Amino acid sequence: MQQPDRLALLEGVLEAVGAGIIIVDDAHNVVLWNKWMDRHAGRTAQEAIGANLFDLMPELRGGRVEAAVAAALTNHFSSLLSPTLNRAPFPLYPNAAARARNQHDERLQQAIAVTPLALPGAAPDAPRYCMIQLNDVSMAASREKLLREQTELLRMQSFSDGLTGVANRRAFDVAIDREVRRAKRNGGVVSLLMIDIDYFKPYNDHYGHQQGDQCLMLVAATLQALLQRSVDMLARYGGEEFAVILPDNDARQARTIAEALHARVLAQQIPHAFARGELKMITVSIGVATLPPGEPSDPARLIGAADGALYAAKRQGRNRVEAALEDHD
Ligand SMILES: Nc1nc2c(ncn2[C@@H]2O[C@H](COP(=O)(O)OP(=O)(O)OP(=O)(O)O)[C@@H](O)[C@H]2O)c(=O)[nH]1
Repeated sequence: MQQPDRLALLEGVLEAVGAGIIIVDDAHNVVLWNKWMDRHAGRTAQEAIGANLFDLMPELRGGRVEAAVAAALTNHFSSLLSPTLNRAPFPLYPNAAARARNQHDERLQQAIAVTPLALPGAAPDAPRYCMIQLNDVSMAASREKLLREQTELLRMQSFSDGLTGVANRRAFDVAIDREVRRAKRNGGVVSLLMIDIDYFKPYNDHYGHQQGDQCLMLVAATLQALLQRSVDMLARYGGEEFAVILPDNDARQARTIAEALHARVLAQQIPHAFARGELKMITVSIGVATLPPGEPSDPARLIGAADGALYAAKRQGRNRVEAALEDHD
């Protein structure tokens, strides 16, 4: 049987392989440049072979690729250049049109291996070579990016209320615990507002659930717009009840903010013809409580006190702000 021409076969492999292969000698001159490189770098083997790699692609000078080539040629070290650290050091593009646009973010994302080449039987002082393999990992990188974005979205969704977009009950539970502990650690205060829409059941019953939803969204946006500090947290505590955590605000400051929130909702003038009070508009009742410095850090106690104040506001006719008793001293 006739033996295949192994050299021709090897050349065929080099041209067919789905990765870039460059071999440089110890003067960094290109001695091999495969078809894949031709396609993605826009230079033929004829143009590349014999030229210095770093003259062909000057932006590689002084970077990790040059260091890896030096390490391979001088010390026989192999290197893998992680695509996370160095996404696209070689100017390689998916096609000629992208290359012509010359935008860095259109480059192929690259996983690069730099390997010293030991030629079998070569004398110790024989010329040294180094092989640079380039794999296109753009697909994997964009999948990874998509996954990261989806994870972030899921994380956001699991902590925000689907209807109003403000923090949900789960986020509130985590935050109140954190803020109460922080206040205790720093010898500081933390205040809490419980806000409930008045006569929301008749609103829902008469205007319908969808308009009820619209009303909840508008009230949430109105409350949120007034809270300027990034540490303040508005959360949907449940149904038509909201909570606001006010770190570092004492009882007086918290009441001022509660009064402002109360007035701002009223100023929206959302008609509520079926409210049982005198005002035929959407109003809120707000309970205020403060955990003074030196008190045991107990979120349940703070929530209980704010809830009690809210209940008092409801009992006294709604559409008002009431503070927990202990704040009056
Ligand atoms: N549209 C809508 N309604 C909701 C939602 N969650 C809770 N509700 C409604 O909110 C209403 C709450 O009613 P109640 O707890 O009786 O309170 P209220 O009528 O506001 O009375 P007071 O609080 O005492 O002034 C109920 O009719 C619930 O169905 C929601 O996500 N969307």
